[in-house]
Formats: sequence, structure tokens, C-alpha cells
Amino acid sequence: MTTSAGTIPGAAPTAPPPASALAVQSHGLTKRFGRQLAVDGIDLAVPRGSVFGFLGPNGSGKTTTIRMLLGLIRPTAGRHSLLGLPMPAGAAAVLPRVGALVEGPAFHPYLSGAANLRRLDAADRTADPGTADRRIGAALERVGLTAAAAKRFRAYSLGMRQRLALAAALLAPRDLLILDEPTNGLDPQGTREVRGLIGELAGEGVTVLLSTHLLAEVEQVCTHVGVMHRGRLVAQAPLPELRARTAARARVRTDRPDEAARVLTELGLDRVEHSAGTASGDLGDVPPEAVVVALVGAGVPVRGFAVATADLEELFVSLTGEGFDVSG
Ligand SMILES: Nc1ncnc2c1ncn2[C@@H]1O[C@H](COP(=O)(O)OP(=O)(O)OP(=O)(O)O)[C@@H](O)[C@H]1O
Repeated sequence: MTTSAGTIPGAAPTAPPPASALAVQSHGLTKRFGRQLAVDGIDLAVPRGSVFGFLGPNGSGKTTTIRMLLGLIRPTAGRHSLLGLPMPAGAAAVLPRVGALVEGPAFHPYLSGAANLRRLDAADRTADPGTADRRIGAALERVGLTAAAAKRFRAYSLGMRQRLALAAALLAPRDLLILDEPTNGLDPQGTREVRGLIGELAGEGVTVLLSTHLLAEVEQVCTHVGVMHRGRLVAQAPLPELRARTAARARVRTDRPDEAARVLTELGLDRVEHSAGTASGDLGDVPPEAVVVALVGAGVPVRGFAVATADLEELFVSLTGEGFDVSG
């Protein structure tokens, strides 16, 4: 099952927020590599102040989208804006306010972490050289690399490299951070630290767009989610709205499952099924107690009754027909 972007299956379409409220907005953004459609006409709407999880399995088009957003590759079709400014026309004005982590910046292997940041800082024409030390120190401190500041980059672990890349993204104050798989390759401790850092930055009002293939990451740090599947944005919504859509399902244990199923259908439950000893259906707006009353009233012997709520993973699987990594 797929839905058009910006909607949730079964939900009434809501009016999109005004453009000024969006940190990232795209219309029909498309990228084709030869015959392959990597990104297929997506309409992203990332609200300012949100932590937006751009979720999808490997190869679903997340990195390609992020590269287009940052102006690293040219879209085949479509348009987009960052912080309200159209790209690429507004790039010079907007990109200094955008920190990015995408396939790591090119760090010099024989220079220390601090020296690498110094090179990147020096390349930023908007940065005051007089305050470089303070900026670099603060960025290293933020990502927990102060103790390893003088170590050569080539001696850094994958996690330290990832954190240095984050430090580079944080050298200047940012309004928007675009992070491609920011916890990829990190150990559990590093993962916790990076997620904590994202939470801190969000608390300071920075909008964060992060791509991930980990549903748990979205559940832990994100306020919004956009789900990619084969180049298409199959859903995007605030996380609480998606959770509210996860259907509650009533399950009755009974000797007369066919009769129970008939009662559930008459009450208006959806997707009613029955098998040996059980009948079940999606409750929708029907209160569970009304189901029990109706079953007893119809003379159905109720041996057991339970209400189970589908989790987000089940919802996403129903959207994409694929599982997600739930670890991490
Ligand atoms: N430069 C390129 N040339 C040809 N095909 C590409 C190129 N970049 C990406 N693709 C293809 O586009 C599709 C989307 O890739 P993309 O890297 O955007 O997905 P992803 O969701 O970020 O996955 P991953 O997490 O593995 O990076 C893939 O099938 C990929 O092989």
C-alpha cells in the first residue's frame, strides 16, 4: 500500500503548514541516474524546529535526496528551498546557516582532529579568524573529542571520525542541520552521545533533518518522520499523529468465532477475521466495552477479550511492504 506524500493512510488530509514555517520544502524533487529513478517526485515538508527522521531501507533514495537538498547534485526535475530561500539561487545566503553531515568531509589523515577543523574553519570566509580557537574548542567539546583533539585523524575510530564530521558541521551556529545516517558505525555509547547531542541542538531551536534506516532512532529522537520507499515519499507526518493511526485491534476468544465475527462486523469493526477459537477486528472508533456488551447480548460465549495496538513498525511495514531494522 502506498499513499501520496504528506498524508497518512486513512487520515483526512490536513492543510500543509505555510512555507515560512518550513525549514526544508521540496516540490516534485526527482533524480534519475540513467534509467534508474532514484528519487521520484518527492514533496518534503520539514517544519522549523522539528527533528525530522528521513526513514527508509538502504537504497530507497535518502542520500540522493540529501545531496540534492544541499546542492551537491543537480535534480533531474523539481525544486526546493532551505530556510525559506529557493535553492540553488539562495545557496550563498543560506548554506552558511546549514550544517551538513554527508559522506563525511575530506579530512586529512596525517593532521589531528583539531588541525582538520582549523583547515575547514579557515576555508569558511564568513568565519572570524580571531575566534577560530574558541569555535574549534567548542565544537570538539560538543562531540566529546576534546581528549582526542591532538590525535591524528588516521588513528581515529569510525565513531570518532563520525563525531569529528559532526564537529565540522557545528563550527558555526546553524539554523538547520542535515545529517545523513549520523549514528552509522557508532558503538552504543557513541550512538547515545550523538542522539543526545541532536536532542540538545533541537532544544536550542535548530531544525534537524536526519536520515536513518533505524526505526528505533526515529522513535527515540524525532518529532516528525518521512518514510521513503523505492524513491518515493510514502508518508510524512508528526510522529504522534502516526502513532494515533496505529490501529487498535480487538481479539475475542470464543467457541463460536464465526458468530463473534458477525457481531464485530455489525458493530462496524474493520478487517474482521476469524479462525479456530478467535475472531478479531480493528476497533476504529468503537469502544472495546461496546464490543463485549454486543457479544454477550448476542449470546456469544466470550472466553477471553484483548485489545492490541499495532506498533509503528507494523505501520511502516504496511506502507512499504518491507521490514525495518529495529535495533539500535
Ligand atoms: N551516482 C549514482 N549513480 C547511479 N546510481 C546511483 C547513484 N547514487 C545513487 N544511486 C542509486 O540510487 C538509489 C538510491 O540510492 P541512495 O544512496 O540515495 O539510497 P539511500 O536510501 O540513501 O540508501 P543508503 O542508506 O544505502 O545510502 C540506489 O539504487 C542507488 O544505487
